[in-house]
Amino acid sequence: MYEKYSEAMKNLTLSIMELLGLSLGIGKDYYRDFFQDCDYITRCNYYPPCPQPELTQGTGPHTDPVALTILHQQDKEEGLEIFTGGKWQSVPPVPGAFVVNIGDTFMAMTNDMYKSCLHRAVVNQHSSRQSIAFFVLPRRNKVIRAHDSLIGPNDKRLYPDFTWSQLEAFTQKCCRADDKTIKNFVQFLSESSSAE
Ligand SMILES: O=C(O)CCC(=O)C(=O)O
Ligand SMILES: [Fe+2]
Repeated sequence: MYEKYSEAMKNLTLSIMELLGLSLGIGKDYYRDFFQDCDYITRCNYYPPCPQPELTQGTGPHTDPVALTILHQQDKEEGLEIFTGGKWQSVPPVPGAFVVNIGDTFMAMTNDMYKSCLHRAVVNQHSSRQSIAFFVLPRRNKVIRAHDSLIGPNDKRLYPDFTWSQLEAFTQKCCRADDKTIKNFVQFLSESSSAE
């Protein structure tokens, strides 16, 4: 069952990569080829009911450090919120639909043309909630670098070249993933390269 789910999600990932490439004007194959050999992590989230939900967080505010997240939410129970328009807004589950989230790594691959999304999960008093997050990661040693055509004549490259291995190590050893992970990571890279 899990194998079947992963296989279907991998195929979906590559189709989404085609759409992202087309939408950015760099062709359908560019990201598809880049992510053809990518890695995946599946996380099953379970949020029990909580007598005082206002005193806790299901999952605290963060952007996903990965390239892309494809999230399945349990039908009926709300919990996922995104920060947009200056406030937290619920993303209610739509039966049969996934939530697709741009992560920090993909944001860097577009030089911020596409932004990673600040989100959190809240809990409630009455019912438990489950979600399945399918995280898409570039192969560990592949260089993350925005395509030349996404850097306009007056634009700067906002990120140094990096690999998923480096970002993963940073999130695991230096800080928890939150809303400042990628900024802190870029700072960390520039400090380590100037110390060399
Ligand atoms: O449970 C949710 O809706 C969100 C989970 C999440 O953000 C994550 O696993 O990274
Ligand atoms: Fe997340």
